[in-house]
Amino acid sequence: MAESMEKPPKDIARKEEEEEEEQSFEELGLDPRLIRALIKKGIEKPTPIQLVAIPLILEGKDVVARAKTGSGKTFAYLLPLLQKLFAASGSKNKLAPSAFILVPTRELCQQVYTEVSSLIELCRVQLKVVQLTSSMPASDLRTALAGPPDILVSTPACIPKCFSAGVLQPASINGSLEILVLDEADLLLSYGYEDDIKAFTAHIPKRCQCLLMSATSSGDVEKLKKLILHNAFILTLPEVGDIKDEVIPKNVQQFWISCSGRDKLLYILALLKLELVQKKVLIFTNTIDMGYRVKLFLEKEFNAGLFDYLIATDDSQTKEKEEANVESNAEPRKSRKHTKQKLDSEFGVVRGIDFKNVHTVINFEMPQSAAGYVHRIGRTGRAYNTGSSISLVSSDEMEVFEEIKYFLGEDENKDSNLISPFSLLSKNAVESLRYRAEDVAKSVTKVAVRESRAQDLRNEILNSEKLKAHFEVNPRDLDLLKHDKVLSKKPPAPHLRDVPDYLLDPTTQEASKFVKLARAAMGNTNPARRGGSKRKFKKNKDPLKTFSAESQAPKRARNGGMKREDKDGNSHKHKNRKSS
Ligand SMILES: Nc1ncnc2c1ncn2[C@@H]1O[C@H](COP(=O)(O)OP(=O)(O)OP(=O)(O)O)[C@@H](O)[C@H]1O
Repeated sequence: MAESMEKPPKDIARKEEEEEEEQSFEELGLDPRLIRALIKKGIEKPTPIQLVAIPLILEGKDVVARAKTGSGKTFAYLLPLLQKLFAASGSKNKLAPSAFILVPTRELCQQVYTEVSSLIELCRVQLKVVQLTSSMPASDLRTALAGPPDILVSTPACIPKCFSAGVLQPASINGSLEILVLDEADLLLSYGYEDDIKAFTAHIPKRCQCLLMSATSSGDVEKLKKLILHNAFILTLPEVGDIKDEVIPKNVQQFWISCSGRDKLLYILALLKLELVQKKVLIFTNTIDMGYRVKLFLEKEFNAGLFDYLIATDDSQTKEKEEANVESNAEPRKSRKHTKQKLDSEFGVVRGIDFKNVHTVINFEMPQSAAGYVHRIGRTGRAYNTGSSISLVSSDEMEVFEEIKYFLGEDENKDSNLISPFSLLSKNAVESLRYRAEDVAKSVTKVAVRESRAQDLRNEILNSEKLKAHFEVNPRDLDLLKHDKVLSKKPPAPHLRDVPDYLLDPTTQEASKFVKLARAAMGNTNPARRGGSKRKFKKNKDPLKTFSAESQAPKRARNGGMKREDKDGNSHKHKNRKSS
């Protein structure tokens, strides 16, 4: 493999940009059926990770691919995987699936399954894919695996469960498995799947091609590499010069606001009500209860049901926090880094999930780790879209904020703030809303939160397909649920709907106008616009960069560049894909 470490990063970045312009899926050797399917999905050109990973995977190499969130890692492995199975279809005397795709959560399982199914359908090939979750009863697992299917998408916990239920034999895996993918590999061990993975690694045949995809590098990825891979190509992209990796896509602008924990509702109200952020907005809290609190609070100010604001919790944070607190007496910084979550079941709504059209991510509460931050922020700026993030940081959260900045490489690059202070929101603007925010916040009591959670649960039960049969046999249960107390769905009080002009300071009005103008200029007014636009991010068109109420946010030093490590872990700037 001819590689160069000599070229200055700028030249390499330019060359890669040129290569990117030139290269197409055809040139990567992709099957025309897959290319047609991609075109139907509005996807025309490979992303950088696809550019390097697809040919290597088609050649049969083991690959560890680390690339930013939203960089297109799913197609980077799915396309060559399917192509290989197209070629293999016909050899049908298998007793187990030819490909396993293992992911950390049920939600991701569903997302990958949907993506594979749609590609298979668009390509009109005879391949069967199934998804399994460890909550499925043995009879469902048996039915799903009958055949057997060609591709299995599941969480790692399912494999030992299938062994013990006798629906999958270790020897069959040994005889059939051709490709194993560990997607979101940086999360698999921290989600508590180590034993599950170990339970079947002994049965992975030597010929099996193994692929590890991850957004961040960590000790866990190294551990998995040792456990599963023999002779892998390590693809890491992109890097910023020789300093820390740039893990957040450069089309995402990161900001932060310092505020006390009790003022957070006020700040979120100010950001949304004064329209200083572009929609759609994904708001992260650390616990489900806090998620409900924010939801109930915002419902009093905005019409519910428009789905411009989505509140999510990466749930694992709750446990992580509890464990970190227990350990924090001894050695706070270290303990947080080494905190592991052993989860009871597969959950975690956001990591790896491809939310469409999220422009702004708000950390209402800070995540407990840098990896958590990267995954949250990665829900915006996906593929070629632009995005921004705002973290509300209280004094208690400064330590983890510093850790995050360190992880992102900020203190090694002193003159550039990777996370800039958010300067569009002036103190005056915040204070003008304090009275109404505190008034509304008072009405969001613990009881209201509990009732709202219970109501959602009731709705879930009422809509559950699985419980339909139960309700048919027990109609009284259904009646009880239906007649249980329904929360009032009062629309927001009229006096809360708009912010009167006298409450708005001129700076904020100006800032809000800029955000709206920028949204229009960037063609972001249509929420239905899907990912995949090849429009490049224009820094000077982003209001968060070009307009400042207080001070101009410092510019970020940016650099592209792609790095490849050889199997011994030496890193090289990627120069020419074809030379590998
Ligand atoms: N070549 C491409 N051109 C345009 N859009 C693409 C391309 N490849 C993938 N996408 C789209 O980009 C989005 C992000 O892709 P994907 O979910 O694979 O990212 P990821 O790298 O796995 O992110 P994460 O680490 O957060 O899971 C998806 O909506 C996908 O359809």
